[in-house]
Amino acid sequence: MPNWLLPENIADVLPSEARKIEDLRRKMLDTFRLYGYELVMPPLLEYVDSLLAGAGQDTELRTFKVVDQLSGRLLGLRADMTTQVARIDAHLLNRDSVTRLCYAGSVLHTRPSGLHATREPLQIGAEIYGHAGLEADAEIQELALSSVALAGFTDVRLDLCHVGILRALLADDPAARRDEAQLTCFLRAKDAPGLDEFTHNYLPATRQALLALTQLYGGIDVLGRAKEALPALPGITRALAELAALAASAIGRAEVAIDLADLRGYQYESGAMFALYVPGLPNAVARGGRYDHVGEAFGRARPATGFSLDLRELARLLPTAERKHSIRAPWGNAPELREKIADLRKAGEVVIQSMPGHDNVQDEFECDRVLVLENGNWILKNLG
Ligand SMILES: N[C@@H](Cc1c[nH]c[nH+]1)C(=O)O
Repeated sequence: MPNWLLPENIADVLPSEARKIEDLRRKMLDTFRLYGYELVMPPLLEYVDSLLAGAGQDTELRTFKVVDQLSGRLLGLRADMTTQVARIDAHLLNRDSVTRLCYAGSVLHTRPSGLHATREPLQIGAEIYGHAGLEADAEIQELALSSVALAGFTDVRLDLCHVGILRALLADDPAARRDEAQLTCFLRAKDAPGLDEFTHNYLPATRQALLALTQLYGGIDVLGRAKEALPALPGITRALAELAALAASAIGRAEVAIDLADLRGYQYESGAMFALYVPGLPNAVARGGRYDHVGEAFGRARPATGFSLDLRELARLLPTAERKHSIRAPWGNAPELREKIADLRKAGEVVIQSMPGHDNVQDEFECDRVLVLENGNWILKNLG
């Protein structure tokens, strides 16, 4: 095997792709800052115990593990930064007030989430801690929509779901509660026949409601249908009202869809959840939602909600960025030349100094002007 081969679903990012990714990363972090989100940089690896505290089984299976030569303990390479940021909020910042944090960095997955998915997504996201009200969920939803819009996508679908519905149904039925993980799998797959068979010894009301969930997807009218089809438990009524409010806040910015069985995620979610879809990609480009119990795992319960997305995946969908026009300049130490080049760069121009003997500048840049000395002055000339 040639020694330059990379493992499956691991890839280098070459210049034109890297530029798209980096442009997006900067734009998004700048936007997060305008909303008051503070940037944090959690480590790439941690003790598995703390990395996986509060995370679900999905994350555990996705986490690469290595032995630490210093402590002999097991370390994990992060598969999702959300729980790391929750740890920072709970323990290191220790604030009681509302805290807004954002992050951008690579995460690693033991297995790709799809055939062509990378095992090294570049995760970027934002999280709000300390506010249990729907205002925080609405702000996160708005920020997620703005982030996808920044990438140039105008045709976005927002799918809403709520973990509270399943939790309220299971709270009344101990047999069903034990099976939460399996039930989630059936619901995710909308496998009504499988669910029917699996739930034959449940209370009839629970069974009927679970089966109804597999049919409750579509436009906003699903919320009305859900009111009819599901028991009027306080948890369900509250969840449906929250979804109605979140759907209303997105009208005009995205096509809103409701899917009450879409319980994908990492299983730490505790309330309203959303996913954003763009044309041409079957998988969600961004996911988010409420996860109020992760802080407890770090000894300090804090209401929490946030979203994240994979910059590599999003950038892959974008057309190749236009090559940046630039200026070719000769190599030299003359003070006037250096000053002229410095001024142009200060003004945002790309100036590439040709190395002696290499007159053809790199492919990545297209030089449309050249800096030449005429009558003792350095001037710009268009290249034909
Ligand atoms: N980190 C989650 C999304 C999320 C961020 N905050 C809350 N949920 C994911 O990658 O699916």
